[in-house]
Amino acid sequence: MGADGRLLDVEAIDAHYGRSQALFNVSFDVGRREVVALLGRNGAGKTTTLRSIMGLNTVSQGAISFEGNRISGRRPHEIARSGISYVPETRDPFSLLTVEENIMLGYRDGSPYDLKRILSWFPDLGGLMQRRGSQLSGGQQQMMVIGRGLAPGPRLLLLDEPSQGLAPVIVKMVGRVLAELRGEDLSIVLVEQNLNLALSVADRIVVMENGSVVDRLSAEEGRRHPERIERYLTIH
Ligand SMILES: Nc1ncnc2c1ncn2[C@@H]1O[C@H](COP(=O)(O)OP(=O)(O)OP(=O)(O)O)[C@@H](O)[C@H]1O
Repeated sequence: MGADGRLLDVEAIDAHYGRSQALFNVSFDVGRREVVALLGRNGAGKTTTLRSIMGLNTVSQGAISFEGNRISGRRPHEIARSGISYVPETRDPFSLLTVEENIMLGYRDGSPYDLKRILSWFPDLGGLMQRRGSQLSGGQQQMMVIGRGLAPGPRLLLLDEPSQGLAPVIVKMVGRVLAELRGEDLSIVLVEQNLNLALSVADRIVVMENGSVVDRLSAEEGRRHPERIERYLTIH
């Protein structure tokens, strides 16, 4: 834990793709058991921020700390082992493995999340354990990869656009699962384009544009003044 109880500290990070700069001086923090939503248009830098936390992108300036220890500069597998899971936008299911194998791939001894507990949040997957990862609907795949992210027992889950491409009724289901996870000793950084989903599960909102943080507000403030966020989103 950081000095003042913060779980994750992103401090003034820059990131580049070749010579093109994608993140400019991005700072935010996440407390224990807190859900922080990163909002902004396509290309705002949200995925790059998650990938930087996970060590999949190099941070060229600034630092990232988790539980008070610096993790920027470490390798992704070390960062995962320290207690962070990343569920990418692309979901990346292992198509040839069964649903059960996909979920349990990352299970670690001592994780509070065994298959039974994971299925308690995703009962719809219960009858599909022996299906292959490729034989699922988009919503079922999303449940499976969130389950895979939980299996190691992380204290921080990085979720990249879990609602993307899903029918509204399935988006609601994802929202319900995230709300249920609020009871766990777990923090979440949620990247979303769906403002309603973000406002319903987040404690705080960080708004990004063109690689920079342009606003920070509580979800409560966001619900009262959605226009403060909407101007930075593409409303469909
Ligand atoms: N692999 C890459 N190579 C070069 N530039 C990239 C790469 N990935 C992202 N970028 C650029 O970095 C900037 C930030 O992109 P990023 O994917 O982080 O945004 P985002 O807010 O997550 O958007 P999206 O919702 O589309 O994923 C954009 O200008 C994007 O074009």
